Parts: sequence; structure tokens; C-alpha cells
Amino acid sequence: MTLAELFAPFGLKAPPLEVRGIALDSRRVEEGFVFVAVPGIPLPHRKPLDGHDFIPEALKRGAIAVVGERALALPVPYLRVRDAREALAHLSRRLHGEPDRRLALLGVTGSKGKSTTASLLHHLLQAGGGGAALLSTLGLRLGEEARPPLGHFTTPEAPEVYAFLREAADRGLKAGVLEVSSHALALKRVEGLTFRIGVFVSFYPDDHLDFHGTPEAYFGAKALLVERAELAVLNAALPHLERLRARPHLLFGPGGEVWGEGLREEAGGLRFTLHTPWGSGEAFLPMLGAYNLENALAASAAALAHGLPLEGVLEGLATFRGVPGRMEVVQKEPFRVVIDFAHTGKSLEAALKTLRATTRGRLLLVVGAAGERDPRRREDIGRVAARLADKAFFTEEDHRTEDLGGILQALAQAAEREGGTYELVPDRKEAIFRALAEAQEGDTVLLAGKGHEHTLERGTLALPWDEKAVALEALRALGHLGQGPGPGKGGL
Ligand SMILES: CC(=O)N[C@H]1[C@@H](OP(=O)(O)OP(=O)(O)OC[C@H]2O[C@@H](n3ccc(=O)[nH]c3=O)[C@H](O)[C@@H]2O)O[C@H](CO)[C@@H](O)[C@@H]1O[C@H](C)C(=O)N[C@@H](C)C(=O)N[C@H](CCC(=O)O)C(=O)O
Repeated sequence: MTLAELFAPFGLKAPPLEVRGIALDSRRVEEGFVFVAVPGIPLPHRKPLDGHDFIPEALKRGAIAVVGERALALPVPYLRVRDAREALAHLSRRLHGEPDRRLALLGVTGSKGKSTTASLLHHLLQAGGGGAALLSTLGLRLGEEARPPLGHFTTPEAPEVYAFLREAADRGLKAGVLEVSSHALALKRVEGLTFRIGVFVSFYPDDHLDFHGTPEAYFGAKALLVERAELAVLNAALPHLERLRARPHLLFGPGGEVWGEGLREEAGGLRFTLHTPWGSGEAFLPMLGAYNLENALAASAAALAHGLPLEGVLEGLATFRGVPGRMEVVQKEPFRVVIDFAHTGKSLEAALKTLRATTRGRLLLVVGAAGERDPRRREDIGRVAARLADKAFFTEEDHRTEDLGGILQALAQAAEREGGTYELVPDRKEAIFRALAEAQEGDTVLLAGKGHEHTLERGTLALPWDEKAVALEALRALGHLGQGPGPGKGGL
């Protein structure tokens, strides 16, 4: 597409130069790119930058046009807009040929469970035969082809979202499942997309307050997804349900139209009767944790509303292979080692309670708390760790530019107030080695917080990280390897 074509609907005259991409970070601008200058977001812990200050750098790197919010005179075509983030999304959509017109989009949001629900929904649609793409924290999928996630994002910036959807549509896939964070909705990363179905899995008002400011603003951001979707699939237990029910909707969970009865937690997963407006059937989901019932209901409701038959959904649930880094069992004997992404007090509590029920010995925990994220999480994590684990090893978890010592002290103080047993081991690898060295037969060691993530953020560096590889290395060093499922075979 040429610059003239791209900017035509915006009333900006531009030469017929070929546009090779759009970027909002000057460091990613290449020859032939459009640079969109975005003002940074003021957060309590850091002063924002402003993309407008990087326009000279973007021009030096070859930007052929610029979009921004200030009045500027530039040597290349310049489009001044009221909201640069909104413009970024609309330009990206146009540049990539409005790929949402060629795909049925299903968006999944929620404070907890959105990655699992999105993965499961993708699996159901894929197993149902239509061919589906997935964009999530856990990575990307184009049909069966898996790719690592785009950076540290759940939902990346609009240029990446639209480029991915274009690739999915070009491959002939019929549907796209997008995990959509509240940040993405607030920052207009998915602006302009028409969602056929919007799924709202769960809401915990105390998450992400550092970014959204108030629980109302946080809820409002998440609600945008379902309010813009043609059909809203809603957890019947959500707050402000009357507001969300104003649109066409399907409710799941107790009191809803899609619900589970007689849940049994078995060693290999969850068994329940699935009731839906399309009929009822016996369901088995090979995942641990009663809380996964909610995710299963959300994904099933969305798949059914999308047109999958009930039998297809039941078959798909039974063949789901679980989610990497979510209650993933690395070793079963002589002690169990489990990796989970739990990084808030609430999710840590759920993970520890689930594991306690099937642990004969002690429950050991390796956990930290992120820097530059809501500091209240530290208190919650420290308290839950002390209350529900027999011993916690507090360690680093993406402390970023914050002082790691301060974060560890906050965790320790919270644990102390609960009378818990803990050790401070700043280096995460060392903490994992220490916890595994201490484990005895019948114990469970939970490595919480990093899950599937591929980086560990120290200062301004994002170091490569693979929690499972570190756990396996420690087990090998301790002479335990060979007794568990081994690499790539996690899952209960
Ligand atoms: C809080 C948040 O979302 N911040 C996003 C925001 O950063 P910011 O406003 O602080 O950016 P900034 O550093 O002040 O810079 C301002 C502008 O100048 C630009 N710049 C900056 C430096 C430079 O050399 N050149 C340049 O052009 C930047 O690209 C940016 O556009 O804009 C940046 C550029 O788009 C994003 O990368 C950044 O996401 C950061 C990486 C992030 O970690 N976001 C997280 C919180 C996030 O989005 N998480 C959700 C999931 C949350 C969850 O459910 O757990 C997600 O969807 O991933």
C-alpha cells in the first residue's frame, strides 16, 4: 500500500511511496516506515517518555511519514491527530487490509483465566475443523503451528496485532482467538476490530490498580471488549452484570445458561456434567484445579455460541493437552515439581490449595513479586505464601528497575506477620536449586510466578529465562532426573 492510499481517508495528501510498516517506537523504525508518536503513560513509579521527542531519530532511520498529536512542521508528510494511539490502530488495520473482515474474531478478557480460556477455545475451534489462530500470553498459533509470544505482552501493540491477523487470514484460517488485556483495551491496541464474540471470564477489582487507578476504570476497560462484541459471553457472577446484559449475551457458571454439575476432581483432571441450551453431556477436562471449571465453561459457551456442536465441544475438552506453565508437572516422583504462572495472592492461594489436597508431605514454594507493578501484590503474596506453604523461598521475579532488596523485604514482612517460614534467596536459579535440594519424598515444590515466560527482567535487561529448563537442570544435578515425565511432557 502506498502512503497516498494509507492516508487518503484521513485527508492527508502524500506521495505514492510504498509503506513498509508502522512503528510507535523509533528504535523499530526502518526505511519506508510510518512513525506514530505516542505520549507515554504516567505511572506512579516512573516518568513517561514522549514519542514526539523521538521523531528526529525516526526520520534518521528512514520514516517516510509521521503521525502525532502536536502541531509540527516536518520535512515528511505529517498527520496531526487528537489521539495517536487510536490513529495507530486504524492505520495498522488499513495497512494490513482490514484482516478482521476475513476472520471471525473471538476475544477473551478477564482478571484470571483468560490465557487458559483462550488456549482451550482455540483448541476447541481447531479440533472443530475450521482452523483458528491464537494470540495470547502463552504464544501464537496459526492453526497447529506454534510460535513464541510477541515480547512480554499479552496483547501486543496494534501494528503487531493486525500483522498477525493478516497472516492468519492469508493462510485461510477461519477464526482468530485473541487474549485481550485491560491494558490493551485502555491503550487501544485492538481498536477498530469487530469481535464476533467477546468472553469476559472473571473480574477481581484489586488487580492492575497501578495502571487503571480505580476498580471502576479497570472494569470499564475490560467491559469494552464485550460491549463492542456482537455476542457477549459473560460469567454469571460478574459485577455490574445488568450493564453488560444490555447487549446480546450468553451467561455461564452457576445461574447461567451454560453450567457444570457434579464436579469431581480426579487425579487426571476434572469430570462434570455440562449443561447448555444445546443439550447436556458428560465432560472430562484433563486439567488440575477446580477453578479450571470456570475456564472450561467460558470456552465451551463461546465455542457453542460460535456454532460448534455439543459433541465436538465435549471431544475437544477431553483432548486438551493443558497449558505450558500452568500447573505444569515437571516431575512426579519422588517429590512433585510443579510450575505455575500464579503471580498474585489470589492465584497463588488457588494453586497452593489445589496442590495441598494431593500432597502427602510438605508444600515448598519458590515465589517473588514483580517490580513496577502494583506494590500491594507483595503483601498478598507474602501472606498467602506464609499461610499455605510449609516453607517459602522468596526470590526475584522481574523486579525491573526497582530495588530487589526492598521487594524481598516486603514479602518477608508480610510472611512474618503470619508467622510463616521463609528464606530470602535473591537469585531465582539459586532459589529453585535450594528448594529442590530441600524436597523429600512425598513433598510438592511449586515454582510460582514465571510460568511459561521466556524472559526474566533485571533492571532494564530482559534476560532469557526458561523455568522448566532450570528446574530440570536442578533435578539433574540432584540426581533425580529420569523419574518424572521429562522435558516437553508436562501435564498431570
Ligand atoms: C504500562 C504500559 O502498558 N506501557 C506501554 C507504553 O509504555 P509507556 O507509555 O511507558 O512508554 P514510554 O517508555 O514512556 O515511551 C513513550 C513512547 O515513546 C516511544 N519511544 C520511547 C523510547 C525511544 O527510544 N523511542 C520511542 O519511540 C515509545 O515506544 C512509546 O510509544 O507504551 C509502550 C510502547 O507501546 C509499551 O511498550 C508499554 O508496555 C509495557 C512494555 C508493558 O509492560 N506493558 C504491560 C503493563 C502490558 O501492557 N501488559 C498487558 C497485560 C497485563 C496483564 O494482564 O497482566 C499486556 O497486554 O501485555
